[in-house]
Amino acid sequence: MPIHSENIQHPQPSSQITSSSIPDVHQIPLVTPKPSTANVPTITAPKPATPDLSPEEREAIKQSMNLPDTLPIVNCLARARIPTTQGPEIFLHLYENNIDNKEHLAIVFGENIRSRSLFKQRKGETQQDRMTRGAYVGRLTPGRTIADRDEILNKELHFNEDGTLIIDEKTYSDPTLVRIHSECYTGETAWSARCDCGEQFDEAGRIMGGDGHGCIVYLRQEGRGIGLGEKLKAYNLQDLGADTVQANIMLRHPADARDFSLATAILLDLGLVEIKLLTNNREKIVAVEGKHRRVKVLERLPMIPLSWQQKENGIHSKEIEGYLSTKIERMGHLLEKPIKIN
Ligand SMILES: Nc1nc2c(ncn2[C@@H]2O[C@H](COP(=O)(O)OP(=O)(O)OP(=O)(O)O)[C@@H](O)[C@H]2O)c(=O)[nH]1
Repeated sequence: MPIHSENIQHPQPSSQITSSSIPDVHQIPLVTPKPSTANVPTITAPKPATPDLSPEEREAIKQSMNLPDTLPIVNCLARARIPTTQGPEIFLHLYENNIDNKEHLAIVFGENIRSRSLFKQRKGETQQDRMTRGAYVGRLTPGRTIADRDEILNKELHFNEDGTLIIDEKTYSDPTLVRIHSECYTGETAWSARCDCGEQFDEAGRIMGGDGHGCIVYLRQEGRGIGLGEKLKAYNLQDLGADTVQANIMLRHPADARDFSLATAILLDLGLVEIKLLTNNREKIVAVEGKHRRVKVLERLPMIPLSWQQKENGIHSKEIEGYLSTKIERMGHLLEKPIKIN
């Protein structure tokens, strides 16, 4: 049943905002801010995540989701090494696909995770062409001429007669850590304290950078698939008292309008068939595995908000508390609120 505006509880008035109390945008730090510790209650560490989904739960979620029978076709157009300000290097992969015109990405930690579509030999292309689009082994250095062999690192690629890359299966003997991230301009770029998207992105990168192996699939699904404009409207409805689910429904969108089949197809293209997934969202687990479970989530690792782990860290705002509560209470997220001790 649609939720109408008269059913909305108006929120407690937030701290009075006057033009003089609005911070100058130039004063906003460019990294996840360390909030003031004043008035922040002491918290105990959250309990460990609840166990993974039982086969029955998995099946029930699957039935409710109407997962597509076939996966989209994805093609990795280019890959490049990116040294990062955070330390680890990443390989950024850009994908095209046959269901939308968006540029979805895979942020890959580790040189040995290879895209089948990128590395496949193309008719008439030169070794220079292959290096230019990122289909090379090892590391590019000035003067290198062969994409398929790195003389310095002593690495070489091998191909079948039809030009497909022969993969060393040993590379994937361990399940790879994966995060499926949906675009969030406000949380990643505009320093929003309404959601924890930016923090989750940073955390996933920090963990994978430490391991030297992992993949963040970055899907262009702003606002859980409703787009930035609609998300901004949803924020206004949230300021009027709706929660994140009600606001979507009032705008005549589903609570979550995302389709994760592109993520499944990208993971398969990267050879990531057995994975450990960083998420609290049980529907995401089932959706990423897909209808025929071609990708298998062998383990789920929780994403516990940093502010719940240590009060000095993470995001502190009235809005994020409401957002996280709604995810737990209305979206069934596998996350337990910490016990507050004042
Ligand atoms: N419509 C809407 N989208 C939001 C809101 N807050 C964040 N988002 C979007 O939610 C998406 C991020 O969700 P995820 O981080 O994948 O979170 P999740 O699916 O709930 O589960 P986790 O994997 O546990 O994080 C991004 O596309 C954000 O833009 C909101 O209030 N309304």
